[in-house]
Formats: sequence, C-alpha cells, structure tokens
Amino acid sequence: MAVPRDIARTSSANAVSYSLSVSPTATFHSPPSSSQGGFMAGSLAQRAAAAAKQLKPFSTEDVKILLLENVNQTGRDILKGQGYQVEFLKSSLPEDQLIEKIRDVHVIGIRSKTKLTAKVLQEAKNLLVIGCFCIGTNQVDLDYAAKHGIAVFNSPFANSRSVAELVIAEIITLARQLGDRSLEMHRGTWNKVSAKCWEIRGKTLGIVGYGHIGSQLSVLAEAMGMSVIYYDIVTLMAIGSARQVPTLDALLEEADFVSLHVPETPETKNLLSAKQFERMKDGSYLINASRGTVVDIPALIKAMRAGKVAGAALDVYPNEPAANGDYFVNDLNSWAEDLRGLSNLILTPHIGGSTEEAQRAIGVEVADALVRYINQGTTLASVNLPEVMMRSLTLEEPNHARIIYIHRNVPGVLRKVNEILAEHNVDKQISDSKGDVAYLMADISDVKTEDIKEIRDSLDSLNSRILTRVLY
Ligand SMILES: NC(=O)C1=CN([C@@H]2O[C@H](COP(=O)(O)OP(=O)(O)OC[C@H]3O[C@@H](n4cnc5c(N)ncnc54)[C@H](O)[C@@H]3O)[C@@H](O)[C@H]2O)C=CC1
Ligand SMILES: O=C(O)C(=O)COP(=O)(O)O
Repeated sequence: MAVPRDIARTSSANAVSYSLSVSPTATFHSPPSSSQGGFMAGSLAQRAAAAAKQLKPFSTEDVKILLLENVNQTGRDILKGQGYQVEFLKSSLPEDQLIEKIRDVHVIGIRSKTKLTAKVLQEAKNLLVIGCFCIGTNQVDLDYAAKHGIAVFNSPFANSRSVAELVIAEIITLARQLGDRSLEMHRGTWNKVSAKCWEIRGKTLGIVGYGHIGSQLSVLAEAMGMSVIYYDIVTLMAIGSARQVPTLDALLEEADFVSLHVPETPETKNLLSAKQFERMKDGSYLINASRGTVVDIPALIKAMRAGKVAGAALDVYPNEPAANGDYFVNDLNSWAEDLRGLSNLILTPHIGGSTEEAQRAIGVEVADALVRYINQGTTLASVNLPEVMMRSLTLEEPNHARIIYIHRNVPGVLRKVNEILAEHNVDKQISDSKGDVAYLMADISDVKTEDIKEIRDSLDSLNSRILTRVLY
C-alpha cells in the first residue's frame, strides 16, 4: 500500500536532512516507501516489513513510469498507489517514439511486443528497471540491460494455464475443422462434414518444450484421453503417463498433434522447417503459441498445401501489429495473404495469455516486483541480475542507509567497497554475481548527511561501478 508522502517524510527516524533530496535521475536512486503488497503476503517477513522504515530521499512523484501495451489495471493501481507518475498507453510504440519517451523515465512496463534493444536502451539514461508484464523476455536485450545496471522482471507462470487451455481448445477445433465450419456458416453455407474429422481421444499429442506451459498442457491433454509424448533439451520428470522422447524427430514421427512451447532463442529459430514437416505424420496438426520465429511459415504453407499438415493454429508471428485494429497483411509478413487463404488454419492475435485471470495476476506480480526494486533494491526474481534480498531497515535503526552498488564482476571490488564503507558500521551486507555483473547491498549505521554524499561519490569513482544507489 502507498505510504502518504507526508507520513513517509515525517515518520522517518533518520537524521539525514532533506536537503539531499534529489531527482531519482541522479545516483540517489531511492525508494519512496516499502511495498506492503503481495510480496511474502502473510509471512513473518511481511509482518516484520510492516514496521519497515520508509526510505525516501526524494518525492515519490519524481519516479516516472511508462506503461505500454495495455498493462492491467491491477499493476497500474499498485504503481499509482505508491505515488509514482504513471503514464499508460494501450499500444506499443514505434522505435523512434519509444526512444523519445524512454529517455525520460525511470521505469518501463511492457508486454511481448515492445522491443527493448541495445539501440533503444542506450537512450534510456535514467532507466532503473524494466517490468515485462508477460512470460517471455526475448524482446529485451537482457545482457545489455544487466551491464548497464537495469534490472528486468517478468511473470514466469501467471499466464501458463491460459495458454494451455487455449491449446486444448485448438486441438479439438482443428480435429473437427470447427474454424472452417463456423466461417462457412457465417457466410451462409451449410456444409455438414464428417470426413477427416476426428475425436481426440486416443490420439498422441507431442509437446515440444516441457516447461510451465508444456507440462500444464500435458495434464489437460491426458484428462481428455490423449497420449502425451514430449521433447525437451533437458531431461524432465514426466507428469502422469506422459513420456519423454530423445529427439525432436522421434516426436514428430509419432505425434498426431504437435504443440510448440519453447522460448525464442537462436536454437529455436525455424525449429520447425521443411525437414521437420517431412518427418511429421501425414495429416497431422501443428500448434504454435510460443514465438513466431519458431516456425518457418513458408515451409508450413507448403506442407499444408501438400496435405502433409491437415491443420494448424498460430497465435504468434515474427512481426506482429502494434495495436488492435491494425492490419495483418503482407507489409508486415510477406506470406500473410498466403496464410489467410489456407483451410483449417486458426489464426489468433497473440491471445495465449490474454485472460482476465492471467492479466490481473501478472499486473500484481510484476508491479510488486518493481516496487520492491525501487523501494528496497531487492532483486529477487530478476531475470538478468543476481537475486539479492535483505531484511528491511526498521524505525528502531536510526541513521542508517542502504547502499546498492551494481558493478562489474572483477577481482578486488569488495575490498575497495568495504574500504569506503569501513568508517561506518556495516550491519548487514550481501553480494552476488551473475556473469559479468555483481550486485552488492549493504546497510550501514551512523550515517550523517555529508557521509551519504561522500560514500556515493567514492563508490561512483571506482572503475568497477555500473550504478550506485543510496536509500535512506
Ligand atoms: N502465446 C502467448 O500468449 C504466450 C506465449 N508464451 C511463450 O511460451 C514460451 C514457453 O513458456 P513456458 O512454458 O512458460 O517456458 P518455460 O521456460 O517454463 O519452458 C520452456 C521449455 O522449453 C525448453 N526448451 C528450450 N529450448 C529448447 C529447444 N531448443 N528444444 C526443446 N526444448 C527447449 C526448456 O528446457 C523448457 O523446459 C515462452 O518463452 C513464451 O515465448 C508464453 C506465454 C504466453
Ligand atoms: O507472456 C508471454 O510471453 C506472451 O507471449 C504473452 O504476451 P502478451 O502479454 O500477450 O504480450
């Protein structure tokens, strides 16, 4: 919940004067107040956090947040409740407009469409943290972000069930050619057909990528009487009676339905191309609700025209329109018209995770993670920085400050940092690294106004520095 500014200011028992208050764009990146939201709700830790000291060297309304792609109301409410300035847009933005806007903000919230490339991020001089209000994080240059001290959070499984349910619906829809029958009726044609329409009971579903979504789908498919096989690059415990197969080819040769649930990576680009379609059973079906790059669409078009693939459902595309109402035409993807002309092909506008349940849950999860990061520097569940968390400072601990030092992971940094902190009592400290980047958090006591500036300047002068924040 939000802490009113006045209360936050006056309740702070620390002795640091507000003359140090600066814009959050400076290195005093600091929290307005502790999130009392969903994090560890009901736990001992949360009850302890209720007495947490409100860390706040600048006004909450100085924190500028840009939310794109219609982020759910739940997330917007949490962020606004903190007093942050929140700008909300329903669509994504073209690159030039995104670059203009991102220069000014400390936090950006996106979904799967907005591409935060190195080119865009290098303009984001004030950016502290990115919230992906979705599962996939392939749209963000995670490495560039980490190396520039920008944390990235997502929601790893809040929409998994929604995707799995959509796929179940599509399996039956394809098996019964429901899409075509419905279209014919809409056009006024009665066409009662049973040829090549099937029950799904007893058929084999091949799941490629047996993670959160793949394994959920496995449970649902078995409940409908299907046999499930799966292929994954790691060995994973089978759920129910499902069976892992050793290769993608083995899966393609055996499955009546193939459903893709892998992330977008260099290895999964065109995972299903001409050769793989050849391996599939005659008259089998393909479902792709993962990422558009995973299927070679021209090869799919050929396989469908040849009757090799009897039906397909596509929810994702290499290039997707920016907003509702935009056209899905050849300008965007050169094969769009060919695709639209095929029978028994379900085309959906990337709605796998688009349910009220999923979007509400994602809104809360990601907004809470952003608040925790802004307010306390906690990186728990970050996808690109080491996960670091320390218990909050409390009102019983006056004259304390929390130092956050994101730095290059090179030898000798801790010694230098601790030389700087040595004049104060380091009450608690934690440090962890991930690849080239390390994250250090220390709570120190006996800090005076001038100490804070000095500590910050000293840390900033180290050549290992990526970003320094001081919360007090
Ligand atoms: N259509 C939609 O609206 C949605 C699409 N997605 C997409 O679905 C993807 C999967 O989501 P989750 O199941 O949550 O991910 P996950 O990370 O839980 O599972 C992915 C699985 O794929 C496996 N994998 C990775 N590379 C592979 C390869 N080359 N071959 C075979 N297996 C491979 C991994 O080992 C892992 O088990 C996401 O990355 C996202 O791109 C996610 C949510 C909604
Ligand atoms: O969660 C994901 O990765 C998805 O693909 C769903 O994306 P969306 O939130 O609908 O843009």
